[in-house]
Amino acid sequence: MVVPNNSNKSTTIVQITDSHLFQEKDGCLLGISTYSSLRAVIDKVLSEQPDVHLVLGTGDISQDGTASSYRHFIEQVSRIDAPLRWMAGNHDVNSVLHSSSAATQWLQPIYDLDAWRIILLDSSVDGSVFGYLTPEQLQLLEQALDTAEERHVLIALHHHPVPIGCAWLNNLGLRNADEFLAITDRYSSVKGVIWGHIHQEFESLRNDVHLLSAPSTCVQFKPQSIDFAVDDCAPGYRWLKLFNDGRFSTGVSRVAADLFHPDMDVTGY
Ligand SMILES: Nc1ncnc2c1ncn2[C@@H]1O[C@@H]2COP(=O)(O)O[C@H]2[C@H]1O
Repeated sequence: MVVPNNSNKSTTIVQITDSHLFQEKDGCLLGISTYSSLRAVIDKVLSEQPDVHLVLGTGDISQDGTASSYRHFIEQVSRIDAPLRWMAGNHDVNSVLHSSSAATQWLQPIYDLDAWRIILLDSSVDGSVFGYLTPEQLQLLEQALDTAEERHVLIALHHHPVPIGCAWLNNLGLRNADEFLAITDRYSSVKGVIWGHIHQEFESLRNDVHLLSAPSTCVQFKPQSIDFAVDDCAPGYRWLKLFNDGRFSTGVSRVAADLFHPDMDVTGY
């Protein structure tokens, strides 16, 4: 396979994560209307990203697992003129996510975009907050990497595969991260891993692979906290510009700071 080699050509991905939507559009998480904050984030995407090639929903789409909550998500992200791929997070109900995706490609785990392959993994475990990749998911990952040919690879999943600096969240990440990283370490094609779940921006580099998370489209968690702690910074999204030569640029953008105010005294949900 010949991949396009014009190094200046790029494609844009927008990551929308942890929307925690409810059956009712006025449903709130920690005092924030999750539908309104998602809508504000999508407004922000539309004002900043003229040419989006893929929208990635990296889990916790729904807070209550209802079919309506998934419809609300689709109603909002379909305002962006780009294909969608999404995956389950710990709050999603896999059967409803699957029925909501019927007759679509939204749950397809491989998406080839010019010189890049995007691989989506399901790290959700029924009834658990932490994540785990089953042998089937690990096999899918290996096969997708083996067949990527000359493409550069971006991997997306819900749970964090490395410690992220919050003691309480470190235990709620990907339990078999060692198995995941043992595979990615064998492929120089892997340029980035992105996830949601931690409701905060995180960036680091491991063996030349960029490790990235995105803010939630609703409530934020405080970085470097030992126990559960809410942050008052605004909802947002991550954008990634993928260049044909394997480089990418990325950043986080947030809605105006005065639009949404979480209840800072809540100690969990
Ligand atoms: N006080 C808490 N301590 C530990 N975990 C919590 C607490 N409150 C909520 N959680 C769980 O931790 C999860 C982290 O992000 P989620 O959005 O998946 O949803 C959160 C809850 O399921």
